[in-house]
Amino acid sequence: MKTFEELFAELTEKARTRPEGSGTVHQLDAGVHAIGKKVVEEAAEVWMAARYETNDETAEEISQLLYHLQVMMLAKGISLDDVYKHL
Ligand SMILES: N=c1c2ncn([C@@H]3O[C@H](COP(=O)(O)OP(=O)(O)OP(=O)(O)O)[C@@H](O)[C@H]3O)c2ncn1[C@@H]1O[C@H](COP(=O)(O)O)[C@@H](O)[C@H]1O
Repeated sequence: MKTFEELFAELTEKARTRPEGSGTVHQLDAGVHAIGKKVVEEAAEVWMAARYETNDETAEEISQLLYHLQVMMLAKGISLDDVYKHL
């Protein structure tokens, strides 16, 4: 189990070191347009899970949405503080 901040630190390191086989590196290379499509896809999956599936399944979809939002943050050079200052 990891926190939002721990995942962001892990993904930041993946982006820096670009390890072989990293899905995050693959997504970053695909670019902002492709990452945006994943964000929208995962948001829709959250919506459908919340409507028709269990809370556990919905929580899993939410975790995937949070992951893709973090990939978008990395692609754009947006930090956690850049986001938190708006909360
Ligand atoms: N938390 C996640 C995470 N959540 C979602 N995803 C990706 O998002 C996809 C969402 O899954 P779906 O069920 O929607 O599957 P899908 O649409 O068939 O997936 P694709 O065909 O689009 O890959 C997954 O296949 C993963 O590619 C994630 N990929 C990685 N992480 C974590 O990120 C870290 C770095 O991962 P790597 O860069 O792959 O090493 C690790 O700690 C991972 O656990």
